[in-house]
Amino acid sequence: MGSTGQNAWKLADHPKLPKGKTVAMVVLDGWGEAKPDEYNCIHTAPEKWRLIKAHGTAVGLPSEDDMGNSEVGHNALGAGRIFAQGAKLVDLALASGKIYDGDGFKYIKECFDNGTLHLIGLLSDGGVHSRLDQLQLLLKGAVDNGAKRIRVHILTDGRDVLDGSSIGFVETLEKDLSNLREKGFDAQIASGGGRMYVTMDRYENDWDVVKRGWDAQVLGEAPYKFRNAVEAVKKLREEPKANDQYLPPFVIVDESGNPVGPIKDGDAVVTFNFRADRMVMLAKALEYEDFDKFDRVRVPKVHYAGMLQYDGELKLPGHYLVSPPEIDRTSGEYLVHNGVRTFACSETVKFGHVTFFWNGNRSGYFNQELEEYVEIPSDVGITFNVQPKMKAKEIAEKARDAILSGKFDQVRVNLPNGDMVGHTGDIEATIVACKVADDAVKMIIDAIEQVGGIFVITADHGNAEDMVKRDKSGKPLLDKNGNLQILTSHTLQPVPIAIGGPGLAPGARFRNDVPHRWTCQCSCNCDESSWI
Ligand SMILES: O=C(O)[C@@H](CO)OP(=O)(O)O
Ligand SMILES: [Mn+2]
Ligand SMILES: [Mn+2]
Repeated sequence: MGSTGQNAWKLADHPKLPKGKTVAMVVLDGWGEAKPDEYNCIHTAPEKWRLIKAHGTAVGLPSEDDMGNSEVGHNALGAGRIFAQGAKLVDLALASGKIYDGDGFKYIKECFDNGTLHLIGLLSDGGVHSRLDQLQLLLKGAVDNGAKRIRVHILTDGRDVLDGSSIGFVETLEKDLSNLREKGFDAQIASGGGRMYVTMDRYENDWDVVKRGWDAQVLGEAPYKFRNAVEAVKKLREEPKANDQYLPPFVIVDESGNPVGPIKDGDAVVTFNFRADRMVMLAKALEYEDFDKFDRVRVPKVHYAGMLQYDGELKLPGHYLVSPPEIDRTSGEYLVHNGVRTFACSETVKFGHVTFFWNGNRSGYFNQELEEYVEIPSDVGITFNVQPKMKAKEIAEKARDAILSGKFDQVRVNLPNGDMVGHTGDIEATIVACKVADDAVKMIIDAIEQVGGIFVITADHGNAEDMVKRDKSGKPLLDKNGNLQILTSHTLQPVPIAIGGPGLAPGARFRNDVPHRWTCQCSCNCDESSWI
């Protein structure tokens, strides 16, 4: 990448990589590398590739215990640089107390005297979209700064953490809120639902998900009513036997059966997820005057702030507690400045990964004459273990056609299968998902062969390569009933990266003089003169 300053967009010729060759850039979502046992759905992959880290500080996350995720993975791939990510920035702002001096907090504070503060977000310690400890600090900071009435609208996880763990998270939150009540604050959980069924849709795949949340959070209406949230989660897991990700929406009601926390005029609302993709739709519903995605019935006049600003291009939401990472000078922007033509494609559930995240959490094109973004509609209303093939073939066909058309220099896709099916925890289906992704890669490599191009195949983080929770020695763990503890989350594993194709200069290899976190972990016999 060039330096900053005037004319800095001009890209120099690469000393080893020939110019004018079509490059296919493939991101295998949720595709890591781990010991090949029967819980590793990927180990049948045809070859071993170079490994790179895709979690922790290597991708801008606070600690080495943080698994990778799509946002940070694609941000890093698209920008070619590592930024302190939302999770870290929120940690710093909370630790220093600066969050309470910012414009965003001042804005919501204006409602504290006469209104309720509503906190909406994912309740877990997964660290991908949000973190419980950050919510706890925010609750404390809010009451210290004058909030008197607080309602928390929870979204249960089971995707970044073990299924069933939501009961413990709700118990912890209930305890905190009851401590606040003892101190004279009016603080309660008001509504809830599973993240994949309530509120946290993304890329406008299914607005019904956001509507279910709106009805519960804003209107105080839901098919299930409970007196407390621990009971709600326990009961709904038994009947209708929903898992944490898919709990139906519920509201908490008082002794007369009235919802305890609908959002009203004069209230303040904070969405406490730091990650963008699954909060943008709710932010639009809360913020846009013209809105036709569903009937909001009642649009309360509130002061709304996001934990972060989720979309830098749409400036959404307008108010936020912490400034997002400034992911600038991304590869996509460089490419258009240099007349390089790009084609980007995935299906809806990952479409924003190769566009929005890739471009530094910025929606839209840099230059529509040089870029074409194609979204293949995802299946709606199913869990992907039912349809593990997803749209991998369709994505690969679009990539193939784009490569063969000769109209593009870079063709970049995300193949979602390993990740989206891996999150369901269904091992059989995840094996199918990996095979399908493998076939899609083959189709793309074949097209690259035909045009004499170059391919780069990698992943944003691990998921499907390990589907079971393990003890320290690596042994799969059983729960108290003797059942395997299935891992629905991402992993801390490294991911493969492969580069090849007839367009690559003969003997070109990965360089190994870059900082350790980006070097391979295998013992390759690198020949310095052919590093790329
Ligand atoms: O589905 C999601 O939101 C996350 C997991 O929380 O997965 P990914 O980072 O792969 O998009
Ligand atoms: Mn991902
Ligand atoms: Mn994922």
